[in-house]
Amino acid sequence: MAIKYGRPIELREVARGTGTAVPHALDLTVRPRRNRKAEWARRMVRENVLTTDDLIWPLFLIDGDNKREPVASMPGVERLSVDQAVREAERAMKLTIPCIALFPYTDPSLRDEEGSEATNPNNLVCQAVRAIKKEFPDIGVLCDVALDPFTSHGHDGLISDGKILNDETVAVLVRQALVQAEAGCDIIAPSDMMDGRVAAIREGLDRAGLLDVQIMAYAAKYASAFYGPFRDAIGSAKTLTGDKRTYQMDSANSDEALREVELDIAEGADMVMVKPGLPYLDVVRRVKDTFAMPTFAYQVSGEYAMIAAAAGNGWLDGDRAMMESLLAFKRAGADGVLSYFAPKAAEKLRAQG
Ligand SMILES: NCC(=O)CCC(=O)O
Ligand SMILES: [Mg+2]
Repeated sequence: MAIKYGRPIELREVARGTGTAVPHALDLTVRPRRNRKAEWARRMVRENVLTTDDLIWPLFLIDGDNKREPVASMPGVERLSVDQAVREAERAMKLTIPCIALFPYTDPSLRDEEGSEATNPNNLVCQAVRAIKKEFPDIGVLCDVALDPFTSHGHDGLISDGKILNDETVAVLVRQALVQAEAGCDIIAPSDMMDGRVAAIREGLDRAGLLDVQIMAYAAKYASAFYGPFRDAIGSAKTLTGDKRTYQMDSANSDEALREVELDIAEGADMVMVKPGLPYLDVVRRVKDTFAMPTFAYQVSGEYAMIAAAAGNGWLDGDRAMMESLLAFKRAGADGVLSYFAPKAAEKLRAQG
């Protein structure tokens, strides 16, 4: 008997008889709403869940002591001095958020053409890694590898005659990764989009005996308008000259994302990332289905700002929009999400039990 939509086709033609208990009842065998009739029923058929294990919390660092500075374009997000970052690491631990990510606001006096502060073993990021790991060795710490927080021109790489130099930049990125890993960072996350950097960093780490340091590659990172508030937060918005389209991806492409991801996996990436998040969920799904690798998405600053600003204006329910947006990443196949909402979402999950 052929089955279509849960009812044998032969029976579809058979009248259900007269005198149903409910007047004007439609002749429907299948009623999808039955599974949504109550909270317990909805819970029972739910396909995806968000847990605190899915969250990576990005923190912004600033020089100083006992300092917390609001980021104007990211309501609720602050730049933190190292001691305060340690307190937030403690909060992450208590909320069972597995991993935090660190991004520095570099003092303008320390920025130069080459981004040399990136390879200073005592830079703000390395200080924070050491301080956090000393107090909380059991929380994962992820460090970004790229030169943009450190260069006077705001680009992720070295420039000559207006061009971003690939291979010369990669050599500097390896040194940046090494100072971070030597400070105790668990996951090195190259976000620069230079070709060949994952292989070079892996080789550098291995040669230094840092065999267990993981690499989460920002494998498919798009040249996006949604990074605006992040550039405010790290202080590169004003200094950035031109745009990043010669190294970050064109938002029109998704086959290209698969080629980028494939290369990074071949070069030794342990985990891959798609960035931004919500506008690129199709890419997350393709990457997960194609490679079956641990796949992460970055819900970037502009995505955070849109929800936070609309909520601040009373235009939408901020908490619900936050949870819905985070769950969307799970539905798309992501294993986890980097999100500025991480602590708030974790608190909400905890309150829900
Ligand atoms: N490399 C990290 C980022 O560029 C973050 C972008 C954002 O949150 O907008
Ligand atoms: Mg690449």
